[in-house]
Amino acid sequence: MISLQHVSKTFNVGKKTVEALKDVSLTVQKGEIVGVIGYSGAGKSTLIRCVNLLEKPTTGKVLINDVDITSLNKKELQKVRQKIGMIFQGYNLLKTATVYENITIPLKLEGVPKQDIKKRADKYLNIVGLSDKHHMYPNQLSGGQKQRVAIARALAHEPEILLSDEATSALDPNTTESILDLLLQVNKELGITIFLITHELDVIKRICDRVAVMQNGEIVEEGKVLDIFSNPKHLRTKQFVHGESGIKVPEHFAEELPKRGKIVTLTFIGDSSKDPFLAILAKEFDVLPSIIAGGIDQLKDQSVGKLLVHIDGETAEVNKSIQFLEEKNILVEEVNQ
Ligand SMILES: Nc1ncnc2c1ncn2[C@@H]1O[C@H](COP(=O)(O)OP(=O)(O)OP(=O)(O)O)[C@@H](O)[C@H]1O
Repeated sequence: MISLQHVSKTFNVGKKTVEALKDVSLTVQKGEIVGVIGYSGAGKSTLIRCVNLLEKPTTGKVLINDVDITSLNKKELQKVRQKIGMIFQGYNLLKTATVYENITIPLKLEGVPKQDIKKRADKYLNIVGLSDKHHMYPNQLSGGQKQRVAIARALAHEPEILLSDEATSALDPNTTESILDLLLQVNKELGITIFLITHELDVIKRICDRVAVMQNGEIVEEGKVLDIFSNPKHLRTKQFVHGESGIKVPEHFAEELPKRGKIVTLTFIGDSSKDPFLAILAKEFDVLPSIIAGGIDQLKDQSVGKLLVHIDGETAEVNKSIQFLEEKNILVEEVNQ
């Protein structure tokens, strides 16, 4: 388990001070996949580097399995760090070493018995699907393959926690997907807790259980991915979920829509999207719903459907129909044009 408690980090640059983290608290339970999303400069890298004390917090505590690692001596800290693997956007592989050596050299340095080194290298190269690449050099591999080597290298230390610092940011969408699948597999089959930072919403959507949104060194919103997706509260979260310009009715539509009625977004979670609610509305109430736009977000365990709908009708009937939808646990939000 990772627990960051009131962590602040200040950098002094010349006469200036930069507050990279301001009183950040966040817990990652054992076995979870938790992601931090934010724009550039939000403080994500500083935060993840505080987890293994690559960056020492100015104030606050970092607990790993209930031990405050900010108070440990060098030797004790080294031991805790062995439980924490890390992967990076730039892979950080040794260019002059083969795939196999990239995994075995750090194990030798850690003092892992010789007979175990080969076993572990074989095992984890097999898990990441690179058993046939032992003797290749990093520059003979694709970006995705390099990241797989980096993941195998991290796993070979048999960590409890894997930190991922923008691990898929340099990869194309298909390769990103395959690396995310691998991280899911590592979490599920090896029980490794994953804490990641990213600026890509898709990463959060596909593999995270919980997400924290960062802005200017602070966590502005945090929760289960499903809750954040279906009902984002903070402006920054809305920008990630709905895009910079928010939910908008396309101009040509806005001109043609009847002036009466309401434009609403309807959010459906999981199975509720299967019922023909708009047909029911038209049948049960004196309203005419028409779909302006829509889409489905596939999250790790569930899907969230969103529809932008114009409900035409007299105000009282429209309001009744909205109440009906809310009673069916559909989230209804009015869109102001
Ligand atoms: N070593 C450092 N010295 C001085 N300032 C730093 C240092 N590291 C980070 N900062 C500053 O702290 C703030 C947060 O940076 P950080 O790299 O953590 O953000 P980020 O969200 O990871 O951004 P990016 O995605 O661009 O890496 C920025 O203003 C940055 O300039």
